[in-house]
Amino acid sequence: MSDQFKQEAAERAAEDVTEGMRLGIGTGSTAEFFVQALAKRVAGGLNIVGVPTSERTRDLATELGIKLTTLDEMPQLDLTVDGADEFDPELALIKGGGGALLREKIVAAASERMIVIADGSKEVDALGRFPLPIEVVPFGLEATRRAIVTVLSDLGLPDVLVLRGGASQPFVTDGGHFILDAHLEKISDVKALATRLVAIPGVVEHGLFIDLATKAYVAGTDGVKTVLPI
Ligand SMILES: O=C(CO)[C@H](O)[C@H](O)COP(=O)(O)O
Repeated sequence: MSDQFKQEAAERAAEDVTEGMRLGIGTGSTAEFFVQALAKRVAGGLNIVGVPTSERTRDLATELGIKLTTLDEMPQLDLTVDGADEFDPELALIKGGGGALLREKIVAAASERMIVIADGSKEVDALGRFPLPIEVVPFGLEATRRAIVTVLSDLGLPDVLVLRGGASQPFVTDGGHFILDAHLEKISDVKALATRLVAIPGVVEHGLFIDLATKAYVAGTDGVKTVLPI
């Protein structure tokens, strides 16, 4: 069922793509439905250029005949369409479940608008049930981990950090970094946490996307609803 909802949200977002758009293309299972829907429109004659947010998305989009470029060639984008692991009423997001948060955030920040596509299970009152991905440099991992723990303790949050993939075979991002997943349950002050995390030298980026999403298409049993930030 969730796959069907993801597909419905993705297909709705594909309808918003117009001729000549410079488009950021997200990563994950919902974004893959979007790539498929977009490819159908491209096959029907729509002319757009995309910037993929991961190697995985690049491979799929290339295979399906979508014209791609890089953010260096095309540094300003009209629209990014991407999935999310959670979104709150302000359309603050947790992203990075698929490990692509760094490129996803760079691409979203370079876009005039960002549409989130999701099934209804991603909608929450407060972020944090989904573990927050924190992308870190492998060098000095333990020192960075301790610095993150200090921040979490200062903010009254649980300090449970899990190295994605485990110590013997850590997950490596497209940028060559590791991910620490922070199990926070409920983040009361999203902005304070974001500010403190980026100030840690070994932290490359975190999965909190604040003031980036401009609209969400959320699919459920009642169809696809449009959510705007409150
Ligand atoms: O942030 C992401 C990848 O880094 C994805 O957008 C997020 O994990 C949602 O994935 P899915 O659409 O598979 O549920």
